[in-house]
Amino acid sequence: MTPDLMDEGARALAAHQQKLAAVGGGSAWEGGFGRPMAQGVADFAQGVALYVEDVTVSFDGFKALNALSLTIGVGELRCIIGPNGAGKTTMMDVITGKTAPDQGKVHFGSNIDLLRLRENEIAQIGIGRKFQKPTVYEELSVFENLELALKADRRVRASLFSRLTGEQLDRIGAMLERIHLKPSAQRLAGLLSHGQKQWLEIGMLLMQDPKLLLLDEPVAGMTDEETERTAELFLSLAGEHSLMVVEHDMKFVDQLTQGHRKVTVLHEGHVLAEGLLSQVQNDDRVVEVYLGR
Ligand SMILES: Nc1ncnc2c1ncn2[C@@H]1O[C@H](COP(=O)(O)OP(=O)(O)OP(=O)(O)O)[C@@H](O)[C@H]1O
Repeated sequence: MTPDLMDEGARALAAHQQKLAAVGGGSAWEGGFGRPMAQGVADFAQGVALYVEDVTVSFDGFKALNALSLTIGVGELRCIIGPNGAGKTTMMDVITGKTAPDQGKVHFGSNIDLLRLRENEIAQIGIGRKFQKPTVYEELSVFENLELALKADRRVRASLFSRLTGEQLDRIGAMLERIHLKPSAQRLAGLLSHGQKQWLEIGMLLMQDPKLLLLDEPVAGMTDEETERTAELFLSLAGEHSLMVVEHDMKFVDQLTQGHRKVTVLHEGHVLAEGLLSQVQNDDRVVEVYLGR
């Protein structure tokens, strides 16, 4: 390579890194930089990924969560359904450290008390959260978004300014395939469809290899085809990760549960029913407060 070409390459690399650094310092993506090192490693030997017991959250005397208890197994894909105001978002806020409960226990694995950790520490130990609205860096390419997410993971000890290793390039390549965005790798994220932005953000979360993923209405606003591909993606993640999916779209819930996975119905801050979709759909109490509406 001639010195000119080497200079050009170095300039392009520096410009690329500055571009990532410019957005990396911001707060557009909650899994971003400035997180502390891991606080601990969860023990999943008992087969439990998340343990919520008797959790109550009050807002000015109103109980958004009322003695809520539920357990998510390691590798389980659990759909949570329930009417507006049932407490689904508040439950995710408690798990991710955004809201402190008045009482109760929330454990990650058998050993980590999540109520003692801050929001950023909870993200660091392997709990990823996807909000309903997609949050990606619109001014960066799809590839750069995944690169940023990878480098934000302190465990890989990559600085924003280090070149990607072959292994990291392979990981990004595999993720692009997994989230159906390989042909769009160099497109600006801002130009993607709503569904593609959702997949990209899920891919960004996955770059940090979370053990538990909380997903809030992930297919709201997606086309039927995008919804179906999202179901395939989540099914491919189950086993490897534990997933909690809050969703109102019953067709999607049916695609995810495949006739054999449990769903949990929340109502007025506690579990109204739990079982196969076909069972809860025939539960008079569930029909009355939710499905029959
Ligand atoms: N910060 C708050 N202050 C006061 N009340 C709140 C607050 N956050 C939630 N609530 C109330 O708590 C209840 C549960 O709300 P939450 O958002 O958790 O329900 P949800 O099941 O996620 O509903 P949706 O399906 O509409 O998203 C609602 O009645 C809501 O108005």
